[in-house]
Amino acid sequence: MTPDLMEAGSERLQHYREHRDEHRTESGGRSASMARPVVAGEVDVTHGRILYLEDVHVSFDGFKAINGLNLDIAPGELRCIIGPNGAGKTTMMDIITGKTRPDRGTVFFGSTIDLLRYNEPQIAAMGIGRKFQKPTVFEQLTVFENLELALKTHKGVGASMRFALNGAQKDRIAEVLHTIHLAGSVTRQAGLLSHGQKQWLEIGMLLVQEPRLLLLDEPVAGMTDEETARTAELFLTLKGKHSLMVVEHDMGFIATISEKVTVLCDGAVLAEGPLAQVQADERVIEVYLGR
Ligand SMILES: Nc1ncnc2c1ncn2[C@@H]1O[C@H](COP(=O)(O)OP(=O)(O)OP(=O)(O)O)[C@@H](O)[C@H]1O
Repeated sequence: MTPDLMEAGSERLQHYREHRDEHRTESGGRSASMARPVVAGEVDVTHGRILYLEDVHVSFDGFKAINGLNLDIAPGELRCIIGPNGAGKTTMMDIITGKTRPDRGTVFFGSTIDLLRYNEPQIAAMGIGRKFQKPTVFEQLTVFENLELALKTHKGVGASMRFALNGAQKDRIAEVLHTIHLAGSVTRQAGLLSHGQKQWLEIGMLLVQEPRLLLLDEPVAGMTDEETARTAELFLTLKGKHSLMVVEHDMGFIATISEKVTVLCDGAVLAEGPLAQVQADERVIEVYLGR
C-alpha cells in the first residue's frame, strides 16, 4: 500500500471514530450494522471478566424468560450452567451471541465491548463461538475438510476451497485434530463418525477459529460414557486457553469438570458456587435437583 492510500485510510478511520456516536439509535446505540467490527485480540480482560451481564430482561409476549439476570465469567474460566427446563439457559446464550435482543440490561465482552451493539456474525467473528446441542458438521466432507472450511469461512474467504492454507493454518488444524482426538481420522468422512466424534469435530471447527469464549449447549447429550469422559478431559484441556460456558443436565459430567456452577431459574441466578454447595442449597433442591 502506498503512503497516500495509508493516509487516506487512516483519515477515514479517524472520521468514522469521531462520528460513530452520531449513528447510535434511540435504543442505546444498538444498531448492529453501524458497530465497528472488533477483532478477538482487542478484548480487554484487565478487569478480570471476559463476559459480564447485568440486570438483563427479555419477555416473549409478556412472559419473562430472562428476568434480572446478572452473571460474569473470568478469563479462562470453565463455568457450568444448570437449571430446570425453561429456566432461560438457551435464551441467555441467544442474548450473548446476538440472536435475541434483550429488552434492557448490559451485556459486555471484556470490559469495553458492548455486545448489544453487534449482530450475530460480528459477535462470532470477534471470538465468541457457540455449539448447539445437535452436531451440524458437513457429513459429505472429511474431518480435515470440515476444519479447513471452518477456518477459511472464519477468515473471510467464503466457502471456497480454492485458497491454499498457509503453514500456520495447517499447524492450527493439526493441533486442533490432536486436541479433539481425531488425528487418526483426518481423511474419514464426517458422516461416518460416531455421535461423540461429530460433537468433537464441531468443537474443533470452533477451535480453529481461536475463540476467546465458547458457549456449549448440552455437549454430552447422547454420548456414551466413554465419550462423555473424553469430553470432560477435552474441556479441562481447553480451560485456561479459552473461557467456557457449558450448559448441561448431566450432573455426573458437571461434577467431573466444574469449579463454579450457576443455577438458573425463572430467568435469573438462583444460586452460584461449587457444585456441592449449590446441591445443598434448599432453594435449588426444591426447584431443580429434588424433582
Ligand atoms: N421465542 C420464544 N417465544 C416465546 N417463548 C419463548 C421463546 N424462547 C423461549 N421462550 C420461553 O422462555 C422460557 C425459557 O426458555 P429457554 O429455552 O431459554 O429455557 P432453557 O433453560 O434453555 O430450557 P431447556 O433446559 O428445556 O432447554 C421457556 O418458558 C420458553 O418456553
